[in-house]
Amino acid sequence: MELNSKIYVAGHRGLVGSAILRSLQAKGFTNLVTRTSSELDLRNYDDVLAFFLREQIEYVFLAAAKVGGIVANNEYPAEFIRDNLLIQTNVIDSSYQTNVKKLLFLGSTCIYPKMAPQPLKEEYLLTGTLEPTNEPYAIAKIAGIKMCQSYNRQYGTQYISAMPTNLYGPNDNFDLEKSHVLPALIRKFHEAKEKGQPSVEIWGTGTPKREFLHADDLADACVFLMEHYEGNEIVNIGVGDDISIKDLAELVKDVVGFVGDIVYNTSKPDGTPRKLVDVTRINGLGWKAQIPLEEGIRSAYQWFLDNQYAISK
Ligand SMILES: NC(=O)C1=CN([C@@H]2O[C@H](COP(=O)(O)OP(=O)(O)OC[C@H]3O[C@@H](n4cnc5c(N)ncnc54)[C@H](OP(=O)(O)O)[C@@H]3O)[C@@H](O)[C@H]2O)C=CC1
Ligand SMILES: C[C@H]1O[C@H](OP(=O)(O)OP(=O)(O)OC[C@H]2O[C@@H](n3cnc4c(=O)[nH]c(N)nc43)[C@H](O)[C@@H]2O)[C@@H](O)[C@@H](O)C1=O
Repeated sequence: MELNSKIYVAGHRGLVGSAILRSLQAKGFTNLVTRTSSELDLRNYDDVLAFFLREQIEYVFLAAAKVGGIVANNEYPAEFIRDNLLIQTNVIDSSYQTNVKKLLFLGSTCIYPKMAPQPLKEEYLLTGTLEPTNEPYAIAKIAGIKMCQSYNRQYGTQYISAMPTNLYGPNDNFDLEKSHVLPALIRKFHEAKEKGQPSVEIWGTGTPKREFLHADDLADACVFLMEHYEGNEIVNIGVGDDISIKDLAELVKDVVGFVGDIVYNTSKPDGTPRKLVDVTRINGLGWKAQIPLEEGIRSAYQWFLDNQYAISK
């Protein structure tokens, strides 16, 4: 990418898209194109193609998607499979129709089989049954990967796919019903501290393990892959280390300064027992995560404190 290349960041107000935008701006890229979902609904093919024809975009970061935590995925499976299939199909095909030079598609580590060996290597894709709570979303993501690979094979395009682990950071979704675990814990412990509540409820048993990557690290990896990776194979992005939900809850509790108890609501799903990613491929390309978990949680909590009144979700 040249510093004046025309780059479209789809989903620029979200956790990932906003971090990619910050990263590109910090690196000196000046010709950045963005649209909110109300300005351009990426589920509408005619509007998306017209936008690409008009803008003559050179590079695409596809960070627009229907995203949510374990319960949102479980409760709205039709929306998760439909919106993601539509958004990614429209953006990938419009990129092809208008000769976009390179596109980065964002998948997720939920594409791997629920009981795959750990750490999750890229080649474990499509080797087993998926986690039921997010199977429709995962199948949409797998379709996106296969669409990129198929366009590359048949049309000679350069569409690469990154598989990030669980993410957190500025512009995360703090809605307690729809969010992922880390923003939910930040908000729950903060509100319990403010209200002087005796305990905070955590979903599930606390035994599942997850790996957490700060969105600024992910954004850096996405820009790195756009500039340095041309392969057809998917690339995991993670830190290579995980933590149980119980230990994560203790850590967030300490950072926020809540002094009460933690109680586990086992009527809520645990989901995949573990999804630690193998980061050998991206480390081998020359990229490594930089932000330690505790430091990242401290900065995410500070962002929450600075922005909580703007959070209307
Ligand atoms: N969060 C996580 O833990 C993980 C995320 N990922 C992947 O990263 C990508 C980004 O996720 P994340 O940033 O967390 O998600 P967010 O929910 O924070 O942001 C998603 C963005 O997508 C845009 N969007 C949604 N629907 C439409 C639509 N119909 N038309 C146009 N834009 C739309 C929204 O735009 P607007 O704000 O304008 O409405 C929003 O800014 C996704 O592909 C996700 O699968 C992968 C692994 C983990
Ligand atoms: C990124 C990833 O995100 C989702 O999968 P997930 O990793 O299971 O995501 P999660 O962050 O929602 O939960 C992680 C763990 O944490 C526990 N947990 C405790 N207390 C809360 C809580 O208060 N909120 C939430 N959300 N979880 C909680 C929860 O029960 C689970 O055991 C999918 O959308 C999937 O498609 C996907 O790609």
